[in-house]
Amino acid sequence: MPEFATAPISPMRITLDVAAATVDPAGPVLTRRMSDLEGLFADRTEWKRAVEDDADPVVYTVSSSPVPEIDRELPQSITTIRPGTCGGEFFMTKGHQHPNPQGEIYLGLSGVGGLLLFDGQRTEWIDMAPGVIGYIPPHWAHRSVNVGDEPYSFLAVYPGCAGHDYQWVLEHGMGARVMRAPSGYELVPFQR
Ligand SMILES: O=P(O)(O)OC[C@H]1O[C@H](O)[C@H](O)[C@@H](O)[C@@H]1O
Ligand SMILES: [Fe+2]
Repeated sequence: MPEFATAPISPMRITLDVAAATVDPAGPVLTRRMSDLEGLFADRTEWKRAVEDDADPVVYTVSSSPVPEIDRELPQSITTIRPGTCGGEFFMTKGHQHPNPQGEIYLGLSGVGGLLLFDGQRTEWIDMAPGVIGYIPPHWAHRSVNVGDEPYSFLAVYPGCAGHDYQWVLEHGMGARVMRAPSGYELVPFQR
């Protein structure tokens, strides 16, 4: 047996309910409301109005399997982003860097969205739809965006040692903003 820093978990059979965007057995479920995305949408006035006058709407949920975020394990989660915009900017995740640089994959499950990647200089966009795998290399900050009019869900699989650095995105942005446009959506160069 290899030696583990912490007790390993047992092999596990996990079922995926694509329509419900849940896994069974279920682990932690996280709900992110508009107030949790402070400083991320360009239109601060509209963000504040949504928080105060629009009942602080849920922007996305993250349903994880029981596999823990620890060294050597491979956790999974389903993120579901509600449809909507804030000041014309599509609903999105906070976005993060992995402080311990590790790759990650996303698999589109339902709805249409995109994966915005930024390495501090280069910006990339991957169109996501059911059956599409978006690959996130180490050192690329990543954010998901719902560009459709129904919920957008994807499965993420990532090394448990990767971690989440949200401050990096607050400081550097993501290179672009994803705005509603006559054609659907457009990427606009990031400005504070
Ligand atoms: O962490 P956020 O940037 O809010 O993104 C939401 C979630 O998206 C995916 O499911 C990732 O694998 C999660 O680790 C992440 O927490
Ligand atoms: Fe990640």
